[in-house]
Amino acid sequence: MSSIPVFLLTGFLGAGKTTLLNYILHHQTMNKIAVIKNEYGNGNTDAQFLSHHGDIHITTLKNGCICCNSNAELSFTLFELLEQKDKKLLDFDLLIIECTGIADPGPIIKVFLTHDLFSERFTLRGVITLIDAVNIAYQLKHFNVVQAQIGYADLLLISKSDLLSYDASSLLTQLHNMNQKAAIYSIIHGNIDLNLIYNLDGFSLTPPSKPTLSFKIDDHEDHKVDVRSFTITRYDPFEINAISSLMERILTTFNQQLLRYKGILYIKNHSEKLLLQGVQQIYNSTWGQEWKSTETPYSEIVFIGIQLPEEEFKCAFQKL
Ligand SMILES: Nc1nc2c(ncn2[C@@H]2O[C@H](COP(=O)(O)OP(=O)(O)OP(=O)(O)O)[C@@H](O)[C@H]2O)c(=O)[nH]1
Repeated sequence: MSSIPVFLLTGFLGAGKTTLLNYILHHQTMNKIAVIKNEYGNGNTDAQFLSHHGDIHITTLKNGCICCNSNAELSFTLFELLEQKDKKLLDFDLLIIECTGIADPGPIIKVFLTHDLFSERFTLRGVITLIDAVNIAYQLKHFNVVQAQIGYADLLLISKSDLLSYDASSLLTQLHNMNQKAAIYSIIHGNIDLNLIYNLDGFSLTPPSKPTLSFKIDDHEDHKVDVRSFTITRYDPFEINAISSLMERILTTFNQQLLRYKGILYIKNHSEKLLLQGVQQIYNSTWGQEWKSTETPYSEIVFIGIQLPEEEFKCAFQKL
């Protein structure tokens, strides 16, 4: 049985999540999509914006935010969707979850990575975070959850750039500094090449690809935010035991601060690449393809987290 791809739409209140979802539902041609829409204190208003998509199954969750009500409502809905699909009462081959604007994606991601049934039947393919170009500076300053939404993202979409009166390059730099793993694009009214979404594969153990920026990044640094990302690169091979214990030490010491990390490792006496990735303490690694004779083996890991000591990390990896 093939597993069902899942995409998570996040972003602060009013960032453009529903607008993007509408665009996807209107323009997709290949998939039968089920939607879980989490509303917080909106009554039925929000769902009305999607009501014209008659053939798409939309479940609205209204008992609070799915990231903080112990995921019970989300789990129940996922069970129900699977049951209906198995009984052929419902036909869908792709699931999109629109979170509330105040949701921390971390606990929702965990549901898909740790639950036996859900991790088997669903494949979390990507976290897509909408950034409100007009209000992001204020939101970053006042709402920590916005930082988490950016830190967990595989794709950062800047909405409302049509309303911008300032040069967006410093915003791009800031976002890139917070999450070097995510590609960043600007969209207007949700208008996007859907392949950018469908091609996401943020949680699989494939070698990390370099993010594609659709903007020029300048050298401006912004230190006001706590979520930052950095990349560690090294050309000497690691001893497998040494790198394993360093990773364990990092996971234990920085368990409250790590959001995501993903990398490819060059291991001594192994011809294959070691691929690793993790979300908080949920850590996965597997042997990938062999290094080709034309390749220069190297290790590269991107860490995204809250106030992670970059220099300490770099030092620890270089010293091994
Ligand atoms: N000018 C402009 N307006 C936009 C754009 N994207 C979204 N909007 C408008 O911004 C408002 C909020 O958009 P929504 O899609 O409802 O935002 P949301 O993230 O779903 O909002 P919540 O459900 O409150 O979290 C709406 O009035 C949209 O029409 C854009 O790119 N440009």
